[in-house]
Amino acid sequence: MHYHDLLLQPLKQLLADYPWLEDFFSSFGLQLQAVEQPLQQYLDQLDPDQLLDLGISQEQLQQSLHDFMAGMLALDEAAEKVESLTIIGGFDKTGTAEQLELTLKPGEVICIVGPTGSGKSRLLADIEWVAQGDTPTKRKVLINGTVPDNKWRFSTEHKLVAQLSQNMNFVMDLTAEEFVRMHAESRLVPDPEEKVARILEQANQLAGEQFKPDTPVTSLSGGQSRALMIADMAILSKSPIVLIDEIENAGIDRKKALELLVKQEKIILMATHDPILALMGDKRLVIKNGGIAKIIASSDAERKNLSRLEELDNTLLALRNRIRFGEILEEL
Ligand SMILES: Nc1ncnc2c1ncn2[C@@H]1O[C@H](COP(=O)(O)OP(=O)(O)OP(=O)(O)O)[C@@H](O)[C@H]1O
Repeated sequence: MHYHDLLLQPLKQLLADYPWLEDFFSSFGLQLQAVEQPLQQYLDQLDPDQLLDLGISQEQLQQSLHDFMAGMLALDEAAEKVESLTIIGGFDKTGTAEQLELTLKPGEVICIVGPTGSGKSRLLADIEWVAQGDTPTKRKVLINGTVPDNKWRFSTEHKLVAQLSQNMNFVMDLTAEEFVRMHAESRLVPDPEEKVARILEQANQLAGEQFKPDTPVTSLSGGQSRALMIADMAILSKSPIVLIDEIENAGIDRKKALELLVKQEKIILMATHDPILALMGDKRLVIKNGGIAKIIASSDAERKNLSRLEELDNTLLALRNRIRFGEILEEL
């Protein structure tokens, strides 16, 4: 939505969608009411004497509001714009050309596989840096088919890639709900309360064991905190690309986690050697000697094996649980 359209919205609606507007006005000593009056009308009716007392003119206030809102709206636009990501091959470690042009689209899950030291992290870093032949691989990365704007490289607001890291260290003394709310408010998303509720609900669907909104984050189990971070990323992150290190099987529904991210129309890149996750992906890039050696699309025949792999996995999980509860495994 454009700034001018926003000015015509009722304050009630604006405050529900963008609660931080209240902070903007209160920083000038003004108070917004959740009424049907449009923002423009509210601005026009401000008493010039009151503004004088507050040390700001009508023009200055409108200009600051414009700049502030323009910055916010740009964030939204940036998120909407990535429709494709293209990797143009460079050279592997021996200097052999990769000879490929690979286009990834939102909603796709791409697994990255390969031995230690083969160059998986390098590929992810090339994407994150939006490489233009200026990394050791000489790869080039295009966004929407063209050389992208430098904002993807240098602006912290326009992060192309959101990374879900392996370990969550919650040091803050907050409840799960407070943690997510703080996050939602700092991301300046519309209707943060609705987002907070949705994140907590989704996280509980992903986690094996339920937790409550008032559970302190420091008391969440590994699986629960991972589930919370995945739901948080899916619902709040504006970055069009998500990088995930393995979603380990620590009490989290991996299939649902992937589905949740896919639903948000993100491009998902996942470094994994887990056969279940690999088969859930649409494609896997096999990295060898610093280059993308093969691109394998998961076939129907492979996918048919998925349920068998899940059975095997559940069998192992059951054994793990038996160990956990002190059982003897003489009989399987
Ligand atoms: N095409 C390339 N040309 C030159 N150097 C490369 C190339 N690809 C990767 N490298 C370098 O090889 C080293 C190992 O790569 P990288 O760390 O990406 O491996 P990895 O597969 O992620 O390993 P691990 O599984 O151990 O994390 C890095 O120093 C990286 O910069």
